[in-house]
Amino acid sequence: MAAVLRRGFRLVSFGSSQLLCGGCKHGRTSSLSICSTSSRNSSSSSSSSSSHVKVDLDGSTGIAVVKFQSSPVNSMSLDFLTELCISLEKLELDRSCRGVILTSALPKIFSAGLDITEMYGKNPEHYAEFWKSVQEIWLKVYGYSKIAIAAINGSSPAGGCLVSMACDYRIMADDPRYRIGLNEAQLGIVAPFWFKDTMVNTVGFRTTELSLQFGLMYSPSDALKIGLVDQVVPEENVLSTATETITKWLAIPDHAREISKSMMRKPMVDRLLASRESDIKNFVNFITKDSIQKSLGFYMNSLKQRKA
Ligand SMILES: CC/C=C\C/C=C\CCCC/C=C/C(=O)SCCNC(=O)CCNC(=O)[C@H](O)C(C)(C)COP(=O)(O)OP(=O)(O)OC[C@H]1O[C@@H](n2cnc3c(N)ncnc32)[C@H](O)[C@@H]1OP(=O)(O)O
Repeated sequence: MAAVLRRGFRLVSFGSSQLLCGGCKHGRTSSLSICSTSSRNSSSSSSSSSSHVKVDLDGSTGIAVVKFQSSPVNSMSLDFLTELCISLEKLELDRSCRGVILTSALPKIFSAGLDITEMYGKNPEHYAEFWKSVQEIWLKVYGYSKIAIAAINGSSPAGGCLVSMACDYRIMADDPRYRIGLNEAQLGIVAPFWFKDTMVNTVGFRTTELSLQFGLMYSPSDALKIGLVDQVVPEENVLSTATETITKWLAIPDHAREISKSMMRKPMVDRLLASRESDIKNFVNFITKDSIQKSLGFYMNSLKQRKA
């Protein structure tokens, strides 16, 4: 594992093309205790679980189900992002895995997005470390060499929507109470260029322009209309539909699919890789502003009051 963590992002030659191969470089193995339990049976299926993420790999199909299990709302804390990145990295290196399904083990929530408490009332060093882990999860999922399908079985604002969009295909539960979208503007914060570009590549320029400025959140049926999700199905069928879907993708020769994916996505990945430090600086400058901290504090309070 340490070897995996020490590796940086690299390009792997594949015929005449180069594929992206990410590395989770948080350097946090010592501070984060990932007490994972794992087991492997004779057909090389395996299960592992850490505090925020559970992974079940079916060795006979090559499909891994990665479940978010961070109560109460799967908010993406530094620890959550680190565990998720490590789990995905392990699966990427595991030859018996050909594709992953990302979903939630919690009812009604896919993910509440980035953990706002990681961006509020902390010091600049913490913000920088946190933002680096946000960059890493996007680099990992968007540049994933294997198939990634989002089985969105609950609401998925902001960072949750970003991770869904970074997958190859999205299936959402048809509950009209669920919402998905990049709502950052409603918090008084701004989605950075790589969030924006991921959305443009998913739903197009004009829809992104409106979505970002208003911080729009879409119901499943509206998300389907604009192409933010690819399929809407009854909640009880989300995982089975994701499994059927990934099986169709698995019928395509891996090398052809991987190279095609890389051809589409590599320019965007390279753009962030080339500007990681300045992107972190921008984030820290932005998030430490009094006005932004005030907005986030106000938003956190409004979430709590809504409940009361
Ligand atoms: C120029 C630009 C340069 C640089 C970049 C600069 C800017 C930074 C960009 C940052 C990008 C940010 C991305 C994000 O993801 S921000 C997070 C956005 N998320 C949300 O807005 C979701 C908020 N939550 C909700 O809407 C609801 O909680 C939700 C998910 C629908 C669930 O509803 P419900 O089941 O009713 O649960 P509660 O609301 O009661 O919540 C339970 C509990 O969880 C706390 N909580 C909810 N969401 C978060 C969160 N994202 N982070 C931390 N904590 C969260 C909530 O407060 C409750 O806490 P309590 O203590 O009261 O139990």
